[in-house]
Amino acid sequence: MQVGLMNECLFSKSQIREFEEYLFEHEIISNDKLKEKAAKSCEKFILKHFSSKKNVIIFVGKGINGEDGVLLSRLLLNSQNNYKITLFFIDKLSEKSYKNNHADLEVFDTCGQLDLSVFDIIIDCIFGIGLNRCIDKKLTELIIQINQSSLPIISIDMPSGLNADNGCVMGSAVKATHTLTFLGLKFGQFTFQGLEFSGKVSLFDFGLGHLLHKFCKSPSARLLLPKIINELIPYRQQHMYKNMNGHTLVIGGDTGMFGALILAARSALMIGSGLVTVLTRKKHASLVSLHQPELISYTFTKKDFLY
Ligand SMILES: NC(=O)C1=CN([C@@H]2O[C@H](COP(=O)(O)OP(=O)(O)OC[C@H]3O[C@@H](n4cnc5c(N)ncnc54)[C@H](O)[C@@H]3O)[C@@H](O)[C@H]2O)[C@@H](O)CC1
Ligand SMILES: [K+]
Repeated sequence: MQVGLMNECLFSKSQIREFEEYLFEHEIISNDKLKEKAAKSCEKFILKHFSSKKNVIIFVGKGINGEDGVLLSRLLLNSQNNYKITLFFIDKLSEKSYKNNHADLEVFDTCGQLDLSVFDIIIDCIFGIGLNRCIDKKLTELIIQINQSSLPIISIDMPSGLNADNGCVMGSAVKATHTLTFLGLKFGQFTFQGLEFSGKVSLFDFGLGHLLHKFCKSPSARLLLPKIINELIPYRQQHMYKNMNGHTLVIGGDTGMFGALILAARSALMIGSGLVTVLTRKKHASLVSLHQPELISYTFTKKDFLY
C-alpha cells in the first residue's frame, strides 16, 4: 500500500479535479496511466488483504469510477488467484459498450434476482467524486441490499452516494468497510456521515502527494492525528514546575453551565498548562476547588463588566 507523506491533509473534490488537470496538462502523468495506477493499487490491496475472497462482485457506474472497476476486474482475473468476477452495471449503455470490448467478463443479468450471499466480497465502483445529485429510488434499493449483505465492501475512491466535500449522504450511500482513495484524502470521508460510511480509508497517492500539496497550497483541512498532537505539546524538562509552564484563564460558567467551565479548565491542565485560573460567577467559585483542587478561582459580578 502506498501512503502519501501528507496523509493528514484533506482535499475537496475541486482541488483533486484541478490537480488532475494540472497533471495531464503538464504531462506529469497521462489520464490512462493514472487510471492504470489506481486499478493496480486496488488489485494489490485486495490480493494482500482479501486473497481468500475469490467470488467477487463489482458494481460499475457510468463514469470513470466505473472504469476503475472494469480495469480492476481485468487485473484480478489475470492475477492467477482464481478469482471469479461478476460485473454488475448500473447503467445499460455502459454495460453494452463494455460487453463489446470485454466479452470474456461475466456480466450480471440485471433482469435476474440478485443474490449477494453467493459472493465473498463487494467492490463498489458506482460513483466516485463525480456524484452530483441524490441517488434515485431504484439505486437506493440496490444500495440497501449491498449494505445489508454483511460482506466486506470495498469502495473505490468514495463510498458511492457520499458527498466528497461535506460527508453528507445524498439520499443513500454504500457503507464501506474499506475505502481505497486516490491522490489525496477527501474532506467528506472524515466529516459528518463520512466517518460512518467510509470504513477504513487507505490512500494511494502514486508518489504525487507532495505535488498535490504544493499545487493546492493549503488543503481543505487537516486530520488531528495523535502524532500531530504530540508535536504540539511542548516537552517538559525535569526541572520545570508550574510557574514555568504557562497560565491559562478560563472564563465562563454561567447559570447551568458550570460543567463546561470545569471540563475546559481540566482540559487546559491535561494538555500541560502550569496554572489554570477560572473566572466565574460567585455561586460557582466555591465549587471549583471541590471538582478540581488545582484550579485557582476568581469571581465576577455583572458590575465588573459595566466599565
Ligand atoms: N480523472 C482520472 O483520470 C482519474 C479518475 N479516477 C476515478 O474517477 C472518478 C471520477 O470520475 P467521474 O468524474 O467520471 O465521476 P464518477 O465516476 O463519480 O461518476 C460520474 C457520472 O455519474 C453520473 N452521476 C452523478 N451523480 C449521479 C446520481 N446521483 N445518479 C445517477 N448518476 C449520477 C454523472 O452524471 C456522471 O455521468 C474518481 O472518483 C476516481 O474513482 C481514478 O481512476 C484516477 C484517475
Ligand atoms: K465508489
